[in-house]
Amino acid sequence: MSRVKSSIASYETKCVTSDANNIAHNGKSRTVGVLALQGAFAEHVEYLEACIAQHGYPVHVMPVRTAAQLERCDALVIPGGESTAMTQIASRMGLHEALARFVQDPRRSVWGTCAGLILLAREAADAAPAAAPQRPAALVEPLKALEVAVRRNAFGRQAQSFVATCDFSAFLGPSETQGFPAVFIRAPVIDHVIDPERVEVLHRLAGADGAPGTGPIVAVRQGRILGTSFHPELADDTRFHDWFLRDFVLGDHK
Ligand SMILES: NC(=O)CC[C@H](N)C(=O)O
Repeated sequence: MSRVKSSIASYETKCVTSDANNIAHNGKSRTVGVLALQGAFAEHVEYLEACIAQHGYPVHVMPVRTAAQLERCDALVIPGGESTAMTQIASRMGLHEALARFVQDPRRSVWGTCAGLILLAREAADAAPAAAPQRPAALVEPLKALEVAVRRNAFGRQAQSFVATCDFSAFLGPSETQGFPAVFIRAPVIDHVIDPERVEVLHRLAGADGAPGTGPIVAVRQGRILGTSFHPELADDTRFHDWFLRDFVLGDHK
């Protein structure tokens, strides 16, 4: 991964030139930004690039740190990391408003993973605010695009991180290995869907009694917006990224 991180700067420059060329020569070319303020953005860049290289999609990927870079994107991935830190950095850099406009724009597709899901939500609450009454309120400023209420750190601390093998074949399609390793790190859950007419529940974990599909909601779709509690960019499996590119970025994302 460090190889990817170290190559980001040079590749930002490359993207500026090739974006301009591609948009000029091919109206169907798309630019996917990965918000690169904090967190696991390099891994998303790497996975998206791998899918593009494998299938020859007419898509460019670029790390996004400014409103001007965001403006050039057709789609955006908001990575996992720390939603409070991302809120603060985005506000300090004058990017928060531009991000809110972008994710609410019906022409743009968006994917939030973990902290990214928290940022996309209409409402975000802490897991147990009563447990730390002295602490100031969390400084997450959700972008209010995805009509769900999320609960942060719903499974506990970092040490309670886990991998759940999930069957996502209903939307990723059948494959030789149905199980997808969903990595949960201080993950949020979707506490409830605010607008069930618009938001489709894609996946629920097993319930406490082990019954499949009766536990917390961990993946949702609202048309052009995808939200996942877990980190597909750490799964060593690019099927989720491939689906996002095909269905949300290049498809009509209805
Ligand atoms: N892995 C993650 O993205 C963790 C999210 C983090 N707990 C938050 O609240 O932002």
